[in-house]
Amino acid sequence: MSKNLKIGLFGFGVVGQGLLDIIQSQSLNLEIVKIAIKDPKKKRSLDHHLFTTNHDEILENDEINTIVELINDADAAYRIVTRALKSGKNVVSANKKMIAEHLTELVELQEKHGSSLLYEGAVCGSIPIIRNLEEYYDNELLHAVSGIFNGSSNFILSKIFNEGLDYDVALKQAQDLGFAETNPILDVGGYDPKYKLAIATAHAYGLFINPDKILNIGIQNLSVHDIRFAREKNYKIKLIPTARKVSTKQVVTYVLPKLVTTDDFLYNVENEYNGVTVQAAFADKQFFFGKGAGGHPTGAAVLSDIAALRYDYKYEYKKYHQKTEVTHTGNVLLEVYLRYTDEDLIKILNFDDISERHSSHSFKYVIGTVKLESLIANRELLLDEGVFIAYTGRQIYKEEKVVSATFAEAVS
Ligand SMILES: NC(=O)C1=CN([C@@H]2O[C@H](COP(=O)(O)OP(=O)(O)OC[C@H]3O[C@@H](n4cnc5c(N)ncnc54)[C@H](OP(=O)(O)O)[C@@H]3O)[C@@H](O)[C@H]2O)C=CC1
Ligand SMILES: N[C@@H](CC=O)C(=O)O
Repeated sequence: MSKNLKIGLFGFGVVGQGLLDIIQSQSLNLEIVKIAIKDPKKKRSLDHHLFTTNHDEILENDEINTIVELINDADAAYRIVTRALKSGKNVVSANKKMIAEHLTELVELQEKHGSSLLYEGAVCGSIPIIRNLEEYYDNELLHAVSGIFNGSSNFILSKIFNEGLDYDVALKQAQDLGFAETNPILDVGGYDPKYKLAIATAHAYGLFINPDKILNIGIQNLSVHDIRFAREKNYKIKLIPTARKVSTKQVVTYVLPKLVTTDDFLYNVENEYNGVTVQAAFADKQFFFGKGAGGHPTGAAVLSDIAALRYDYKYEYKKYHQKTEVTHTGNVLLEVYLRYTDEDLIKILNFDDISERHSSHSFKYVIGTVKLESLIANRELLLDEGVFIAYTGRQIYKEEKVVSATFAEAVS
């Protein structure tokens, strides 16, 4: 039987308002009882009696059975969501940072208190990737999940590559359109896609990774040299999170800019659109495409989760509970393009081999293979203004003894 949902909404910004627009345009069996906001002085599109700054008014209201958390503060979101789950209320959240950082505890709370936490809107906006990874794909057969997981950085890169806009102008547009996080370094620095990757990896492989352990390098140091280099070779630069099995028991994860070739599905994913490529044995490549940011696309995913709660849907975290002994490794060689100024960086990174070198007065780069572990260890140096790194798409796993022929093909 479908439940009558009485909703307590936290946050009435881009996504909260987007959700309300959708709810108002449909006749749905649900009611928003109260909305928590931060600033009581802001003008609102609804009667002011509906709003509160007192979280207890929602969390201690027994009439409310569903919490929808859409605020821009991960710490406050953690407090709201954990309190709600402990009191047996079901929760929908779009806060990827909060979810990625506390996933183990959030799963335990759901199990202990019989509540459900759904978060499709937290990963790639409107694309239904979490339920697909959770329900459809078998861990054993899933080779890789990667794609464009951040609308803002993709919007910026599209504007730079297709319209010749300056980086700062494009970023300002992404902010004005409501795509960017409150602190946009989360987007352009690759943190937001890293949180999304951590969540996707949990549902893909049952592997819960502390996001601090995932390398993220963003697009903030992109220069005219990198843009010209990519254009001359017919590449586009995209910010790509990747989770890939390199053996039956090991998964690598990283977020790096990538030189994307014209034959890649992701080449034509532009603006705030996201794309997720899933590579599975036998099914081969599959591609999900849709808007990854914005009030209505994200509101649509949030509403889908709310609707699923009507029928008591829960993520079962089956792959996590099966204890498949899949582990996280950095023991892989990645082929990268690296623009740099200081020759010492090349020595420090300890390239396995260098296939191309260019050096002129204002532009030096190498293309070569380097250990992911070395990139992780030297991340601070890679964030230097004079450095830009992009993955070419070639990855080599070195421990031949555990690499089967099938995997060697899958990872090449
Ligand atoms: N924007 C997007 O395209 C997407 C965003 N998300 C995620 O959704 C969430 C919301 O994002 P977005 O709507 O863009 O954010 P906004 O900045 O547009 O809105 C944030 C809302 O949260 C409220 N708020 C902040 N702190 C508190 C608090 N302590 N208690 C109650 N309310 C609070 C603000 O109140 P006030 O109105 O008073 O300022 C505001 O209404 C974030 O986690 C974001 O990462 C996910 C996918 C896409
Ligand atoms: N800031 C995020 C919003 C959606 O998750 C993005 O740009 O993708």
